[in-house]
Amino acid sequence: MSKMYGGPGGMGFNKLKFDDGAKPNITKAMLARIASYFIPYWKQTIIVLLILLVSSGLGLLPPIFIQHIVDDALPNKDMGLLVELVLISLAATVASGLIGVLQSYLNSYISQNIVYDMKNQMYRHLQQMPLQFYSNVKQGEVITRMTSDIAGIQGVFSSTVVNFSSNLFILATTLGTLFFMNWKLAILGMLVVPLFIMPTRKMGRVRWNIAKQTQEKMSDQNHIIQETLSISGYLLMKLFTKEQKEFDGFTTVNAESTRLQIRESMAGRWFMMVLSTFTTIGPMLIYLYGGYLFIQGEITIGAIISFVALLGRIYGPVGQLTNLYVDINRSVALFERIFDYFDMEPVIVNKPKALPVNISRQDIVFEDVGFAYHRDKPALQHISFTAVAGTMTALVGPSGAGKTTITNLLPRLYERSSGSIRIGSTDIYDMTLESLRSQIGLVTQDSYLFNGTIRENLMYANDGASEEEMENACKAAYIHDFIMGLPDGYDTVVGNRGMKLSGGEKQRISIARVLLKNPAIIVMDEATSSLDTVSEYYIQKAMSVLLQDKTSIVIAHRLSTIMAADHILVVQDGTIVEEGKHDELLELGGVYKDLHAKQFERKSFTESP
Ligand SMILES: Nc1ncnc2c1ncn2[C@@H]1O[C@H](COP(=O)(O)OP(=O)(O)OP(=O)(O)O)[C@@H](O)[C@H]1O
Repeated sequence: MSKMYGGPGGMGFNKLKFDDGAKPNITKAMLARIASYFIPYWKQTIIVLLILLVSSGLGLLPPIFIQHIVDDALPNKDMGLLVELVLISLAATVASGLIGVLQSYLNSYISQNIVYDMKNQMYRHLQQMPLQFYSNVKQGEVITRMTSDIAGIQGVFSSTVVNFSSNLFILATTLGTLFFMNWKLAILGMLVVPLFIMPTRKMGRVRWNIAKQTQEKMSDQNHIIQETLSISGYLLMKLFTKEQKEFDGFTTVNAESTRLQIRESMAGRWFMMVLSTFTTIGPMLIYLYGGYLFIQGEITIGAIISFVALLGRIYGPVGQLTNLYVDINRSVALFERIFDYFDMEPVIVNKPKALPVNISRQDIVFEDVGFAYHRDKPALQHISFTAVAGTMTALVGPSGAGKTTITNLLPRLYERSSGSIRIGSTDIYDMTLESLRSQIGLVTQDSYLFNGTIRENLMYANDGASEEEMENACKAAYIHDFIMGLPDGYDTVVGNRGMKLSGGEKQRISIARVLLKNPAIIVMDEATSSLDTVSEYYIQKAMSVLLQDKTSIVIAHRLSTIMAADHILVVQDGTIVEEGKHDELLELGGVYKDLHAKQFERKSFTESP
């Protein structure tokens, strides 16, 4: 039942049940799992159930007293009894209203706390998901799951659970009373009940289908919003002038979901109309047969009136209970969609006996490592090399060769399929993920800065760092003077993804951030974008400080970096085809020489001043 999102030998992404339109599969295990969320609130749940039971009992009093009013108080002109009966009925109504307030509070307490628990569980779970999950999942789907699906759960308790119990209690107590009063009339009143059930089931099915389609359209809408109204999507849309096309797409989905919502509410209206017609048939039958029994002298007028009033308490709950089929399906479907997410195993986890390890000044050894994103298409094969402690190892090779993939295996963003990766003598699988990742600094090409101040972005690496340490890191990354030149200095807000800064500035800030983290190992993907010579000069200087005395693996795009490397690995088609120093590799006259001729001798890749 669990879904794998990766692991040795492949990274299959299973499509979620959400999209396949299947009706939820209501099993005992599923119900038990849903019930487990209510367990922490069992005390409140019992109080709610007790309140519902008492309310249903209190609700019986006014219709029962009608009989005494009509049969005893009125014919005997007994004003005292009349007032007494009316007051008791009134008191019962007020009491039931008052405990109803307590019940509403408890409803919302239980529902909101279950939502709170599930949201936390979901967030924690999504944090554990591997990178592959986020490359595969539709944009917007995670947000839909976190917000509308989990928020929908709050309605489950107040509508489904409370509705079900309260209708059941009302039905049971009222039916008992009716049969106790007169079983013949009770059976007659029940004759119309099957008439409710048929249309209710039919409408239930129709509404369920519409609800499902609405949910899908809402998810599509979220997807479009996420795709086109995020920074990168927005730029893509603007630069390819696709505003109208995107708008048309959005309008279509929007129109579709609006139409569905109208259909859903209208389906309910027709349904109510049909039901209300049937509810008038029952009392007619009672008047007819009850009238006959009265003429025969078998029952009183009060009994007939009381009976009709009680019958009114039957039809509502019967209708709602049959309709509950839709609610239950919808609720279980919500839980199912959420459980689908919970069941995806976070495949990259600590091994049971993993230990925190200090990895300073140790060699990194890849031995016959293989990896595949897709089971039948290996991305890496037989990767073996040693990155010697305190030295820089450069990875070079054509685009798509597998360089990024190699670097992603080290901090276990992806899991190797075969072979071993060791730091010193310890396999990275035997280290805790926390100790491994806390000692690796990753500088990616597209340095991600979140929308906050420069200070917040820097301190993210080490919130215990002092102001002085932060400034020293920025000085070492040659970005301090630039930051001080900004009107708000370190308190400057960088904008979404650091949009308000240039590529070179962003990369230097992210180098400062890694310096502040001060890890033993640096993994760097050098930016390919051509920077102006001054910017590039400063980045080179920042890099040399960053990599000093560190064990580093750098995906190198600049000749100056390659020349500075202690060891160069040439990657092609997922394997290492050559390795050595720059001069040795040139002399070899193979792939590296070609690459060098094509890539590094171009003017834009010349060394910085
Ligand atoms: N998340 C992914 N899912 C499936 N395939 C992937 C994924 N990431 C990369 N690949 C594929 O794996 C191969 C190696 O990609 P990788 O990014 O490691 O190459 P690279 O050498 O770093 O290229 P570049 O220099 O262009 O960044 C490519 O064929 C790529 O299409």
